[in-house]
Amino acid sequence: MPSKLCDYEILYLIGSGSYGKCLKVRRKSDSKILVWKDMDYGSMTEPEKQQLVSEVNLLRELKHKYIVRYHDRIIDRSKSRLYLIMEYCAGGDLASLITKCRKDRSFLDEETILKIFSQLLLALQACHGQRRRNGNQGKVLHRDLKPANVFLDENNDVKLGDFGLARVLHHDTSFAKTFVGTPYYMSPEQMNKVQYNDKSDIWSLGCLIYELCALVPPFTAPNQKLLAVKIKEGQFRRIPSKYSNDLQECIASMLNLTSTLRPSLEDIMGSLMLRKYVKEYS
Ligand SMILES: CN(C)CCCNS(=O)(=O)c1cccc(Nc2nc(OCC3CCCCC3)c3[nH]cnc3n2)c1
Repeated sequence: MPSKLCDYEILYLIGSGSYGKCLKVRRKSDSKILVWKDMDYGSMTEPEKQQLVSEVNLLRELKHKYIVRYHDRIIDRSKSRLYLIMEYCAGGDLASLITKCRKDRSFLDEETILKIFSQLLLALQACHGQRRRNGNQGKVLHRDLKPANVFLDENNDVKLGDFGLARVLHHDTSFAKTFVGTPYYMSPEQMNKVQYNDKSDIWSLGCLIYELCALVPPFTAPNQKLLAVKIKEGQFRRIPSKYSNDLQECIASMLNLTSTLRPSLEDIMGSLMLRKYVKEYS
């Protein structure tokens, strides 16, 4: 039985994203803490609404311990608003964790990074393994992997969130509008407007793990034009010396300018450095 907004008690606003607000709520029936994300679909064309429906249907099917769980959706047609009820992640997002580490001038332990790395690999493997049903064959790719889309739960386990929603809900395919903020993790093939593929998720994951180590992205620039130059050059500093050569080399392989030369999820999961973490967290 789909729920209604009055089934939830609003606790407070967690934050506002590119597509709407995220509120912490309590379900009245059992006091379970959840979040609702409200989004305005009023200015969408029919095809964009269809895309939104298919993205939400994909979310419903993605049930995995390291992926933010979708619980329900509420449509308020009078206000052209869609509310997604989702799992609450008490540990916040990785963007906040990186900001805190920078402020405290403290690097994360390699052990912590490898735990997050292995759990993200397992989450992405679950997505890539998920098949789209409505005719668009091909894997479910995240397409917007970044620290602000990766959350932690109360046990500091990873919860990968916000699949495709920002992309769909942005429904403006212009580069500037599609990417609110600076696209630090954009792959060379995306810069060259070549088809996004599963190895583009590997590039973004490499950028994310790099930033967990260095507390800054591998490629930075004062504007998107110069950022595109930096990304296409593909040069970046080694991660801080406290981290192993294995971790450096793994990240460097993921940031190969040629997407076909990047390792697959399975190649990375099977590496000597990660296989024991993948086994432990599977
Ligand atoms: C924008 N930043 C300053 C972040 C401010 C807020 N801090 S934070 O680090 O995300 C944070 C702090 C405490 C709890 C949670 N829990 C949480 N947050 C979600 O989304 C956050 C939302 C995403 C879009 C942009 C606005 C924020 C969830 N989505 C599904 N489950 C979720 N659980 C998050």
